[in-house]
Amino acid sequence: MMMDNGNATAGLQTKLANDRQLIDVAIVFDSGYGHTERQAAAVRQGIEDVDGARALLLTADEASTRWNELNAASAIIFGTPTYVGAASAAFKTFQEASSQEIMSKGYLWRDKIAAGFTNSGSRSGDKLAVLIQLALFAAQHGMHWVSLDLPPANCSSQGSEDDLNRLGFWLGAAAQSNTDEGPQTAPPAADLATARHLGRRVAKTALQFAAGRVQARPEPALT
Ligand SMILES: Cc1cc2nc3c(=O)[nH]c(=O)nc-3n(C[C@H](O)[C@H](O)[C@H](O)COP(=O)(O)O)c2cc1C
Repeated sequence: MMMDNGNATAGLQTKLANDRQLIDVAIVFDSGYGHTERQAAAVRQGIEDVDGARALLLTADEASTRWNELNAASAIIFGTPTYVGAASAAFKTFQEASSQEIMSKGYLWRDKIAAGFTNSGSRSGDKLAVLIQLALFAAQHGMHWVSLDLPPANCSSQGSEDDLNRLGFWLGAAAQSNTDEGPQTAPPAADLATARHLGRRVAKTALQFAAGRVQARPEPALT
């Protein structure tokens, strides 16, 4: 016989309350000269804007020695500078290491949330190629890719350099750092705000997935 409705609802609420722990959203990034590091810090702020989410910020080098923490995270956001139209060598080293450490051990990141960001010297600079590479990387791990979800700016006479998503990307967050400026002043505030938006969006999505998984879990057998 089925449990009566009142008891079933109370049971589900207790389960949801018990499961409402902090979720971890990791950021794995590389930065040769500090510009992408500023973008990563803005993504972190976005995660921390969301109640119930906690950020774990790791360089690609650190990440390669902290697989267990990444395995425990609900989401991983990947970030790299664009170097010669691709991810940096240090970030690529991390990606290749994940094949042995994560894929070969049973696709341990399957069904985690993923997203990405990149920064480069030129406005385009072939950053899209890097975001595509990051999305493919996530797909190879069986992760769920989260897009930027901001309308592209600067496509009309009303556009400005202060607009969110001023560079007009959809797949992830993009930033542009003048090559004659240090990371104190580049990338500009609009690109950091765009990165912060991505962090918030990923944290909210990860929380929605966590809640959905609790709802979807089969009811325990009645005794
Ligand atoms: C080896 C190398 C390759 C680069 N290739 C590109 C490129 O393909 N497109 C671009 O727009 N900028 C390119 N840049 C510029 C960097 O993307 C830019 O300086 C960026 O802000 C560096 O970020 P970081 O300080 O986090 O390392 C390159 C820089 C280096 C050192």
